[in-house]
Amino acid sequence: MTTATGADLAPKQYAWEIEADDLTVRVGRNRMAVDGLSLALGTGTHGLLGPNGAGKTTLIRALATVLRPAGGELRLFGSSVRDRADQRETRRRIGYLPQEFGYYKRFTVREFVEYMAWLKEVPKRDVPGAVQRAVERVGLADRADERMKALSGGMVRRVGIAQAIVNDPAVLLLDEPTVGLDPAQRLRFRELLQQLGRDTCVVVSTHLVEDVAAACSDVVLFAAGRLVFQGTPAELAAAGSEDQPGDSPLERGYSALLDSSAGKGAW
Ligand SMILES: Nc1ncnc2c1ncn2[C@@H]1O[C@H](COP(=O)(O)OP(=O)(O)OP(=O)(O)O)[C@@H](O)[C@H]1O
Repeated sequence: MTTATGADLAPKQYAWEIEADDLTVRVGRNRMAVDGLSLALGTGTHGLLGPNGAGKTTLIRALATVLRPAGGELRLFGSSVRDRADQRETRRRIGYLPQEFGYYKRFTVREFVEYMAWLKEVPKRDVPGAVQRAVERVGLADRADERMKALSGGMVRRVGIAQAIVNDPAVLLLDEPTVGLDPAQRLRFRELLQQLGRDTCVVVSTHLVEDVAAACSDVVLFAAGRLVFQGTPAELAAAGSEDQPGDSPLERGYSALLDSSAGKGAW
């Protein structure tokens, strides 16, 4: 059990965990991969969908405070990221699984997740319990003392999820977490996403529309750096029609909305 601090018990001072207002984020020399995004996200599991190159990874990196906004406003937990020279306090409350994450191959699973807990400034006495709980939640308790280099790609991905949740984050950012998971693990992971979304603001980028249908309370559809649609999975499905490409109502809704957006003609 982690021990609640005074700050944890205090009432929330903000309406939304994440608020973007006309946000722009630059990549490379002069490309705006996020280009005028306004969005508010609170507790729930938000599925971030969009075609290749839409800007999903760039947006998640900005939310993780890895990239600084070029323009507009980004507020996390009610405070502008611009107002903080030191992002440590914000980062303590964020969990982040990048698309590709680095780790020391000689670490055991437990050592690696402990190390990440330490980086997130989890109080020392809470670390063993927090690590055990995170490892159990991704179904790796029986592999916890194996070295990272002995794990399969899907297991490494699950360790990545464990390190992202070890600090009980209020905002959890997962960039394509289901890549490499086998079907059984994907089903378990969707359940975990649903559980986490009950008291956490989870943003999960995925290419799998079925992940969104099964696990997300709402969908954020993103193309060419802009918001195309935000609504429930049922509303996304309702946007489609039989003549749109796609194997399911959600895929047809996705195609219909992208067709009518600036992403038209994109692969
Ligand atoms: N360092 C960079 N320099 C120049 N362009 C970049 C850089 N990083 C990303 N981009 C471009 O920015 C756009 C958005 O990229 P991003 O990786 O955020 O998209 P994505 O939606 O995550 O794509 P995918 O679904 O393929 O992972 C793309 O057109 C990409 O080519």
